[in-house]
Amino acid sequence: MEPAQICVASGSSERLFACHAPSVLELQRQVAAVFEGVWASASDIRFVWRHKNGESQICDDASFAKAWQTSRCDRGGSLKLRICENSHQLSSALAPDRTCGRCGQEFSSRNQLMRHVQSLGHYVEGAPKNSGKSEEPEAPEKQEGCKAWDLYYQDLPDFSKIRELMRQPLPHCFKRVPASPLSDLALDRVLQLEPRARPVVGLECWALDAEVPSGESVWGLLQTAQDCGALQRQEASSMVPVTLLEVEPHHYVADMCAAPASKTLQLLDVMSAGARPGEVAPGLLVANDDNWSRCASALRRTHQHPQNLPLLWLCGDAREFPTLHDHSAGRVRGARKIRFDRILCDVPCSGDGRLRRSLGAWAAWRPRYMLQMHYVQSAILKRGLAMLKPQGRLLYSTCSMSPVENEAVVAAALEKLGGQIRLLSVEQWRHAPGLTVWRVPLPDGSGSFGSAKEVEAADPKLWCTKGGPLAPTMFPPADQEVAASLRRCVRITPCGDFGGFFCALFEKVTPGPAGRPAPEAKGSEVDARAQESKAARAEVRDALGHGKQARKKAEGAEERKSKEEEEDQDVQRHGQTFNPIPPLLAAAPAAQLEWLMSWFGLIPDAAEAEKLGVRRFPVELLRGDPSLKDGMILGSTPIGRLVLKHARPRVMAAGMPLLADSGADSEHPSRFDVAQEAAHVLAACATRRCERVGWPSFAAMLRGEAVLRELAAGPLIAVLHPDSSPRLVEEQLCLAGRLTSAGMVATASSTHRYSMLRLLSP
Ligand SMILES: C[S@@+](CC[C@H](N)C(=O)[O-])C[C@H]1O[C@@H](n2cnc3c(N)ncnc32)[C@H](O)[C@@H]1O
Repeated sequence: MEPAQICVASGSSERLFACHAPSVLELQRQVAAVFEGVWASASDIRFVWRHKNGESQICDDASFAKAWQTSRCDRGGSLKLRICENSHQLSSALAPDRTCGRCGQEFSSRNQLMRHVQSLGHYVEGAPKNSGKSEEPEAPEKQEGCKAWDLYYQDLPDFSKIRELMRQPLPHCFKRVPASPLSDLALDRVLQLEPRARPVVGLECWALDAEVPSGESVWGLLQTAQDCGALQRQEASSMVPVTLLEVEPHHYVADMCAAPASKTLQLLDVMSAGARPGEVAPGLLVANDDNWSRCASALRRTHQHPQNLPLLWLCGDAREFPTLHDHSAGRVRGARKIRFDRILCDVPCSGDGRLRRSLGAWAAWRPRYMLQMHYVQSAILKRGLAMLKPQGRLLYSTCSMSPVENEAVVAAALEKLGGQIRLLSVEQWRHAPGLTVWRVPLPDGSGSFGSAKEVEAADPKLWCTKGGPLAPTMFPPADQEVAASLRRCVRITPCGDFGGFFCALFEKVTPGPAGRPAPEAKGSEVDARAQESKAARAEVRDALGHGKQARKKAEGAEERKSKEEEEDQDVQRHGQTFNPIPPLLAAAPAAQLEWLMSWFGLIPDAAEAEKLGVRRFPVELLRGDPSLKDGMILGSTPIGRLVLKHARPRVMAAGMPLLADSGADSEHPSRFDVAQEAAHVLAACATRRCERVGWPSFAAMLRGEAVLRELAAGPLIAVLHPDSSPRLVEEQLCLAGRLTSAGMVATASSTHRYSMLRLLSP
């Protein structure tokens, strides 16, 4: 038998190992040999397997065997495992004492401890994340990185104050997910349990000091609320960019570097403000990241959002963000490039604004990281500005304090694009204005330069064009006007509830090289028409030109026009499309669609649905699920209009998945389960298979027990009777389930079920 390929990921690197059997010991030995010297002993290495329902498990032989079987390793399938980041804590936490080394909270399993440590960042200070070695670490301020950091930032205004503030632990912030029916309840419970949680001024979030002692832990409750999508943890400064963008529900928005999706979720909150379950969202949100595994975990977070209809997830390099096209009629003619109303450019950075969160990272800081980042940041910003609509806004942000990654990148864009873009002044969040003067260090920190001229005089080989590390765009701009406008940038200093952060808000002034005035009206439809008529005007203008070439062009245009008119007539007569352009998302699979409509009695006609007291099911918005064979998603109107004019981008997911893989080995459409995240939408539209249950039955299903019912076997949705809910919840609570021979069981993941149970239980 061929050995199975086991992909083991550690940090951002991945390696393949060949295994004949699912033996943890065997894999530990192989991995220890490759990463020689990282672990004190091979048995300290813990592998984590992420099940497709989103749950992570530490691999013992039994769960490794299950992962092996699920991934069909015996039949040539491959399996991906990750090395647990807190191996150290897990191996030192003895069986009866699974206690977090930071906050002291106790857990009943290693899996729970692992999730707790990873989600709160409660790594034990001094222990390398992957290492079992317990050498005493040097005090942070004595380490090389800190000295280099001090040297580089010593010219910052208020440097000594900032340095002092940086040593104070950053509070944890959390916010409600307004679209979740459990968000108010979760927030009330957290505030009751921990009255020291305080609202953060200017943001709709609460802060809790990192060192709040454990007890009946608020951290556990926060994790529970996050597991069922009711609350989200996010740093306060990281919430600022979305508030500055002023997104509206009808906007076309791009989030160019989106994983792990904290700001994407915030964008979804704004874009779905006030929407009811199943209501058609008018906007489009394209989230992208180039790291596949970060995308995959970000997706699990966004799938939980109850109003994710406008979301399209791409995986690719933001420097080459694909040009998307849209066309309702499905023909090449008239397909127009999508330009965005709002773009979030939250670029990768050296991240020294987050040192308050983990002081240990200070020692790892090197000037060369920020120099390397400058290039990729500039390229991503350039692509973002090119995709912006006239009058559209782009927010550039980093969690770094380095001017090379911040003001220098902004200045380079302003210098390059001249009058086409401008920086908007943001007063609201400005702890300090943008810098206009700074120095650029050498990668090893051995020296620094204040201007390009100084580099030229010292050693021209330092320029990147000659293979060196520096670029002229890293220095303060020579143009005085550009330099003055840099003061409009927002520098958030690491103090109070905030980590260090930088934001610059751009607005596109002119539509591009052609320099025609921008359309006044709001909304994508209007812009689409304006662009189409612009193209038509250009064609007429060309055709009216003189000479042989112009005549030829005019004749060609005439011919094309009459052909298109013929096509239009044929389309009307036979319903046939000529010169078709493929949709980005395939049509919903016919068999699944037919089954879903009849199984749940969904009604596409508004009047009929109203008569029966249910919501109309927007069948026209269904598409094939790009991440599940034969699955279906419900997307916003613009998602359904996306067409492929050039290359196919790597689509990871779109809209709200309606179906989930049940693992059944069958071809029948009913083999699917209803996706838990779509249960509330189907429940609002269903005339069948929607079972109202009281709290005892609902709680039993949440515990994983079966509840007897006389129904045909297959998927269903259990809806908690509002009068029977033990806690006050405004919206209806739904649970995806299935009737089996044992009775009605919930099909939602156990993490989701237990977190709901914990929140709702009296
Ligand atoms: C600062 S993080 C983004 C955080 C995210 N906006 C949030 O709020 O959760 C930067 C992200 O950029 C991604 N990235 C790095 N280089 C990239 C590139 N060339 N194209 C797209 N994404 C990139 C990284 O994988 C990382 O997830």
